[in-house]
Amino acid sequence: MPDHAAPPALPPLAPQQLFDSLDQASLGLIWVDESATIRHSNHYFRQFSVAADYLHECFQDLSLERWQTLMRQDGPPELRQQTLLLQLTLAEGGQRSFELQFQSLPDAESKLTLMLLRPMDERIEREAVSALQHDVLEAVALGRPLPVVMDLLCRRVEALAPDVICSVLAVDEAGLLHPLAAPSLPSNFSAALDGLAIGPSVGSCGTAAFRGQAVQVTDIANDPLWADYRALALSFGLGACWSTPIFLNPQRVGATFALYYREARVAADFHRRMVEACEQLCTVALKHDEHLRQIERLAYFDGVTGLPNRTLFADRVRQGLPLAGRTGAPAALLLLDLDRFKTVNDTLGHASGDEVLRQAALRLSACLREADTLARFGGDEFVAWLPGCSASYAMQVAAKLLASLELPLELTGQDAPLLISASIGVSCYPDDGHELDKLLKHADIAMYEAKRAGRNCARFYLPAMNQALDTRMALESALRLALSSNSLALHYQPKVRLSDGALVGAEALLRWWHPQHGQVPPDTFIPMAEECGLVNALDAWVLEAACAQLASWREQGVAIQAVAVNVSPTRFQQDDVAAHVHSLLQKHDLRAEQITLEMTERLLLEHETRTVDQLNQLHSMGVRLSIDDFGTGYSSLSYLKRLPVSELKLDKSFVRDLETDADDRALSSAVIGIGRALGLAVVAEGVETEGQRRVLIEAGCEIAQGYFFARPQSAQDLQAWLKLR
Ligand SMILES: Nc1nc2c(ncn2[C@@H]2O[C@@H]3COP(=O)(O)O[C@H]4[C@@H](O)[C@H](n5cnc6c(=O)[nH]c(N)nc65)O[C@@H]4COP(=O)(O)O[C@H]3[C@H]2O)c(=O)[nH]1
Repeated sequence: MPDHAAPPALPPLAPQQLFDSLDQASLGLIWVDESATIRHSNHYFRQFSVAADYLHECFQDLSLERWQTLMRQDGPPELRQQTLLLQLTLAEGGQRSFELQFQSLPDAESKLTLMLLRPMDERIEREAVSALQHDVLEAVALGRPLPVVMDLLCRRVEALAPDVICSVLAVDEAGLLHPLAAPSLPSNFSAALDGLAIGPSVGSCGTAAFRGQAVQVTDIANDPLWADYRALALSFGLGACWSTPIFLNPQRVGATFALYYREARVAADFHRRMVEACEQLCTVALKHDEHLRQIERLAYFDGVTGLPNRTLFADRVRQGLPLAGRTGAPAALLLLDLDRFKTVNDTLGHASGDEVLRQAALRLSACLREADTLARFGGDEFVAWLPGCSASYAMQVAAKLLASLELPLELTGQDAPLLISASIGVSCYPDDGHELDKLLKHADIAMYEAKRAGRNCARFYLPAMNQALDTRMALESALRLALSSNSLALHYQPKVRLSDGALVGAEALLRWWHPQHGQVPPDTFIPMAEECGLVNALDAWVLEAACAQLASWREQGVAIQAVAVNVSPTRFQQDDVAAHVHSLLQKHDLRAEQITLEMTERLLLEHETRTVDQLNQLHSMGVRLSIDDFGTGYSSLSYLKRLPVSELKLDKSFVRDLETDADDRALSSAVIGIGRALGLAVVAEGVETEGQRRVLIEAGCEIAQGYFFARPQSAQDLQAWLKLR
């Protein structure tokens, strides 16, 4: 280590020398006591300033009391560590901005503070503002909550310009003001502003938000914009207020940024430049907050209805369950599925479908308490979680939910109001499960039961339902097996001409013999096949088997000229039925008129373009189209006119009491009359008695089928039946 010699001690400066050099410094120096009286000042300061004894006479931005607070050495230390930017009243007239720093003197007795003044130049100003911008943007980037960021902004502005009080008010979508940050405003004043509606003369902030323009009120005591709030502002010592609207987008003001003064005055130039910077900072912070909220909405809320989504719902239930476990309180989970929503979507379009969901969500929400959670799980499925809800109360809520959907919905762009309904499954905590997944699964089983029970109703989960579900699933896989192993069969029921009993064709009806359950009725397995997506394959199989049988009868010389087969609506939506029929006609060398496709009214009501195209194609090939169970559904005459239908089947429910029930007789005559008028054949189903046959003949019906003539039977039995005639 080099050995440095200690520098030679310098002789101390004489006090006069020291004083002269301070006097010549190009920096303002003032020595001030605790009463804000100026005790000494240097030449540099005196050449600018008005002659004055007190600080507030030179720097009029702050009152004497404020200066005294600042000068008190036992006052808040953070005040004295700051750099202030203030206006000095000049000897030559006018004002000039100075930067002030405080320096407490070690001489404890005199309690003097040395103040250093530098004329404020653009560089200082820029540095001050950019330090503020940096800190606020950093807080935004770190994801600090909006009120925290705004509080920081206000405090930093107030530190730079101690003569202002800063506030930021949020403006909600309804146009109401809510304080976000106002660290130096009395809390009673902020509280009084909370919930105030913006308007054409609602102080500075309410008016600025209303006009979408900055509003500068230089004298609250006399400005008409403050007429209604003057007393309030004056009682808190506020004299002027300059408010700037902060835009979230060109149409929407999301907040106001305001500078208050304690006296009536205009804003200093520096304040104007600071407001420009703050306006930008507020915009960034507000938009950032809005984006965060949007992201949160997307992650946790359903975009169509605004209801919580599955994730948020699961969170809430999982938070609620431990509490229920500790307190022993019950809870209920309701799974609600809109009935036939797919049809609404397909026929009215997705925009109307979304509107239905939104309106349904509003109605359902209105039935629930604040503590309940209603969520949309997607599609047409809503789920409600009702903490503290007993089984009997859950049933009341379910009834209320169903009733809320009863009034028809008015949809934009649709002339006719729409009727909707729902099916609800209910599971109860703790009896039906301790965890969400279990409760959901059981509510789903119960909901399925509600659908089976005819829809528009609610069902509770019962363990027996589980059993039924297991049986159903076993049956489903058995049906798949039956289809793949060719263990299904067709029975045929003759269609006869009523006038002479001649055979005009046969309806093919599917039969399934299950090794354990025996004969399973089609009314059970066809809806099941529809639900599990098997029905198209079943119908295709039936069509092929019926065509093959018809060809076989022709080869054997059996006098059966035509077959009718049932086709489910889904097949028209998903398969190319026309192409399938065409290939079968060619394969078996059959004529198109020999095939009748029976379909339900539901298919025609849905009138999807794809279905209508296929019906037209089939019709132009010569295939006959028949409406099954006519009269049981919507029976709209308009679709009969528009679509290429050849035949109506009068449902057996009208035929059963023909002899005794005048209403059924009238209805049957009407259907027969409609058929005649439109040139369609009418086939009566389920004729069991001679009396029914007679009434039908009298009403003008030409063709019928039913046990009176023959039951559905195997192809061989039908041949035998024919021979016996
Ligand atoms: N009470 C009474 N009933 C009579 C009489 N005559 C016939 N029936 C029954 O009435 C039903 C007529 O068939 P559907 O209306 O097309 O109604 C059918 C049809 O909608 C559906 N179905 C049957 N086979 C098929 C098929 O291959 N594909 C499709 N998609 N559905 C089918 O299952 C329904 C029920 O079929 P099945 O049980 O075979 O019941 C048949 C038949 O056995 C009678 O005099 N009195």
